[in-house]
Amino acid sequence: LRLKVVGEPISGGQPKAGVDHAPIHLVNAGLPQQLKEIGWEVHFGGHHQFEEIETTNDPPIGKLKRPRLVSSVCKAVADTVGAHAKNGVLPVTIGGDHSLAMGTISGTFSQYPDACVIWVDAHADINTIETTESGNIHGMPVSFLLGIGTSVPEFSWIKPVLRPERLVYIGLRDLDIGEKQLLKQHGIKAFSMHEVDKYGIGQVVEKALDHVNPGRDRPIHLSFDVDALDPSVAPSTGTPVRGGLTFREGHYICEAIWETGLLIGLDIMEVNPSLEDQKSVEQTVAVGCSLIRSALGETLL
Ligand SMILES: N/C(=N\O)NCCC[NH3+]
Ligand SMILES: [Mn+2]
Ligand SMILES: [Mn+2]
Ligand SMILES: [Mn+2]
Repeated sequence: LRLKVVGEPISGGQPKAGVDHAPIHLVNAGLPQQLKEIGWEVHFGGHHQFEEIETTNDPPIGKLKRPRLVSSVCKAVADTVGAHAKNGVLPVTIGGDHSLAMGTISGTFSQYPDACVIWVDAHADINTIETTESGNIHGMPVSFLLGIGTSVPEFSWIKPVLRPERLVYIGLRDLDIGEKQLLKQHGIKAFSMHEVDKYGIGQVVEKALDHVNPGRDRPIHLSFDVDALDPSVAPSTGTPVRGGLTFREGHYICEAIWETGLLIGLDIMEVNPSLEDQKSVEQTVAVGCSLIRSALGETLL
């Protein structure tokens, strides 16, 4: 079992500094050794291994903020993740903000065009340039991957590799009005926190997989935004929203997806080690590490 940890310290998709430091914090918390202890051969990849990437001249395009930085980093991530996937290695991308998923999913789908995406998040991240209110691109990656909304030349490298019927959300509870309309318009399946309460996480994961992977034969890309978890569980993140997944619900999702044997791409996004007190940061970093371990086969027994 070989995996590549791709540390991607991008923070350009959102305004709060610090999210680019998450990879080094998870590594310093012992993630590589933890993964080796559950049988993985761990390597580091990534064009932007813990470097800062600065672009001076990057004025907004319409409302889009830091568009050239975000596009260039995501393109590099797509190439890196795609190369790992082609080499039969599992890319584990540590964000960084969720705009990175434009790169990671473009990368894994270049090798697994028949794959599906399970997007675990408080947010849908599906705003188009027409619907975005903030212009922060971490609220938009899904629209680019679906190829919906007016195209932006700087992002023309992103092909519409993701089809609506291959995408399912778990954990939603904070959608912009434009996003709710887009989900309906494109018939995209979503299990909000209401469904998690109603059915329980076991049934939600089963229903989510039945929707995007009825034959349990399609590769799965899991894109996990730690703000899907309740802020009491993962406090140090940029856009916390109350009423989120419990520690166990978050880990159950990861365990259940590992159990399918179909995981081909993993993102753990939006850990920001600069937002809270030391204890809250350590708690959030530790949750990031344990979610990765659960998604990569660490069992309770
Ligand atoms: N964490 C975020 N997305 O997952 N923030 C942006 C969403 C705002 N609509
Ligand atoms: Mn730091
Ligand atoms: Mn997100
Ligand atoms: Mn989010």
